[in-house]
Amino acid sequence: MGTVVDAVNQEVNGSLPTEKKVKVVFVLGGPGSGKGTQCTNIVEHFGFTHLSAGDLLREEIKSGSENGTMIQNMIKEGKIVPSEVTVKLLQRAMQESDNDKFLIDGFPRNEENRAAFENVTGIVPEFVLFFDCSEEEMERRLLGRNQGRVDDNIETIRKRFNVFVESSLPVIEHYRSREKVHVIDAGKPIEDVFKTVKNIFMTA
Ligand SMILES: Nc1ncnc2c1ncn2[C@@H]1O[C@H](COP(=O)(O)OP(=O)(O)OP(=O)(O)O)[C@@H](O)[C@H]1O
Ligand SMILES: Nc1ccn([C@@H]2O[C@H](COP(=O)(O)O)[C@@H](O)[C@H]2O)c(=O)n1
Ligand SMILES: [Mg+2]
Repeated sequence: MGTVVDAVNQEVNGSLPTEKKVKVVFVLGGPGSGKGTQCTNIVEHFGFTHLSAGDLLREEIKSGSENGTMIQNMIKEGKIVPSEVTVKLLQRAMQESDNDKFLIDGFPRNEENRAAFENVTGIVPEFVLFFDCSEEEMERRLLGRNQGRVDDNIETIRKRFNVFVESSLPVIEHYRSREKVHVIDAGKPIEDVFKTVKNIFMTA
């Protein structure tokens, strides 16, 4: 369990920080490895709230935020948005939720994300899921996703794969060395992957 200090309320209202004890599981894996798909299943069976960092950033663009253009450009280029933006969105979403169990999908994406989240919220994840999948399979899935995402084109997909290897794998290694990571073979069919995921949550 960790605590979320309500920095948003502090800034806006000047009120004293309120604290909420929460349980966080980080859901990591390459682009198209099936993080979002499996999070939907976990929510249904285990009562977590799913927070996708990518979805929160896309909502921020749609909301007309002053950061919208910057975020849009970063996503098109497959780059990682500065942590202060993403951590604030995650922190606000946790604070506004009635739940105390969160699946944080696609975050932390790099060392800066990881350190900023820990420093700002004081939360250490209960454990980390790593959906391990070949680039060939992830590329096939992303090109077939058809959700109109600006980053699901071959040029951006290649950039996202490079960012994953260079910046995100070291974060997984950080948690692996602390024995927090469950590696899941994500190349299997959706139902088979979920069987493995289910076992992890039932025994955790
Ligand atoms: N195990 C699987 N086998 C085949 N297709 C899958 C599997 N898991 C997910 N998919 C499909 O692959 C696509 C990508 O899945 P999903 O959106 O869950 O990936 P993601 O890891 O969240 O990707 P991103 O990082 O880009 O958000 C979707 O069209 C989904 O239906
Ligand atoms: N921690 C994060 C998460 C995402 N992004 C940006 O959003 C893009 C899409 O993310 P998905 O998880 O939905 O694939 C990603 O490529 C980044 O540009 C981010 O900056 N930081
Ligand atoms: Mg996703």
